[in-house]
Amino acid sequence: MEHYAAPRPTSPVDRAVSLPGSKSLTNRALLLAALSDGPSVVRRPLRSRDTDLMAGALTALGTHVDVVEGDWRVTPSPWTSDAKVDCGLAGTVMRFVPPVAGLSEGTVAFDGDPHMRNRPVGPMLAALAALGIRFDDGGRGALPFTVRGSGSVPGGTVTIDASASSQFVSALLLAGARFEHGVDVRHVGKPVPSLPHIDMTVAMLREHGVDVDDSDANRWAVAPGVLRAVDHVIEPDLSNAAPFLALAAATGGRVTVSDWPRHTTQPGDALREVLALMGADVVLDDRGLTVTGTAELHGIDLDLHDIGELTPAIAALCALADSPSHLRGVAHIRGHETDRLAALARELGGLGSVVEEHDDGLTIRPGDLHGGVFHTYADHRMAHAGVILGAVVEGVLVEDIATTSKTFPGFAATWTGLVEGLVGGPAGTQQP
Ligand SMILES: O=C(O)C1=C[C@@H](OP(=O)(O)O)[C@@H](O)[C@H](O)C1
Ligand SMILES: C=C(OP(=O)(O)O)C(=O)O
Repeated sequence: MEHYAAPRPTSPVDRAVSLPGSKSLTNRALLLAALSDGPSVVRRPLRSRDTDLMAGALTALGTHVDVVEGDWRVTPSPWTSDAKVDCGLAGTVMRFVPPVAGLSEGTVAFDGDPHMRNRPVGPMLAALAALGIRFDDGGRGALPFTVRGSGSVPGGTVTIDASASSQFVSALLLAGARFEHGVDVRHVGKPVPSLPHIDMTVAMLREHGVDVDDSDANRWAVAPGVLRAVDHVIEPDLSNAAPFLALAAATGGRVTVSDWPRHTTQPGDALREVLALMGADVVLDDRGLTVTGTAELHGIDLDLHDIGELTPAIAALCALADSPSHLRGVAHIRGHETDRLAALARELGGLGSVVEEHDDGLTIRPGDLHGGVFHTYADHRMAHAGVILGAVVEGVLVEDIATTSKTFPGFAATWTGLVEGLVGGPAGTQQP
């Protein structure tokens, strides 16, 4: 496989870009549309590997999912036949679809990419059993497994340790209104990561008219009921904005990400704070979010527990900073597309950064950075880390840049175009 020679700007980047839709919003919107009481449209969806896998899973179950002028039209239909679901490497498919498969009258077989068999799902499967869903996982608590749907799910109260992934909780809540007794989820264990993603789930359920009580910490109760069909307009993916904004911060350029929402449940919104802390100038206005790199890029001491998926891009910036950084609270990202703490320690270290790996984070000290191959472990966000470093350090070769298609098809073309000043308009202008 040919490596991607990460481009370096020859003059300060000064561009505005329009980014594809959010993976997390698109996959929730698709699933909720399939559970709703009539047809609806998911507008400006992300079309990428993860979202195509979700559309494929719902289609396999029996839902009609059609592309109409670039949008997804979803027409709910009864789920009566046996189905196979390919989860690929999409956590949202492996966690969100099994609870709803219990509503099917068929048997639904789940598998995915080789690494997907290592990603955590056992606690959620145990919760499904407690809610009355039958499945067969050969006692592994991991893929491959088969859900034996019976057309209805009793539901009720369930206790789960969701410290490995917030997606366990989101999955149970998304399906819960369709269970006979709804669902009352109580978390017991170390803190649940990525809480903004659970807030996103709760907010979207409410848009469908579902009654959700999240007034107590570590407890979420969804009342049984009908999901009203509503159209969703998908916001740009703010987590995928990370490398583009980091480019400005790291190279002293200026990048505007258009259509940045004023209010959002996406955890990527925290980039505004993180980049400002590191020394960049950050402005949110009607044109979008504009980040301007200054002459300084400082290390940070930050708990990333709520925003774990941003760790690779932030770690890459830390490797370019002028002082040490301590990134904490992200033990759970060892269960992401790859063990991200191990992968970052190895790859940043391989380019000369001084990195210490801890159980739940990384200490990153300024080092004498040099070029080399940056391995990506089938992880889109490792590729983002690689191109950020390559924008500053001569001779960085990013392995398997195509892995970015998990959430951003055409990433390399957009990145090259931006670095070379060929895509989008000047920073601070509104993009279509
Ligand atoms: O619900 C979601 O859409 C997501 C939740 C988070 O998962 P974890 O809680 O497993 O980190 C996040 O990292 C992932 O990219 C998307
Ligand atoms: C953790 C991630 O993905 P997934 O939805 O597969 O868990 C991610 O995109 O950073």
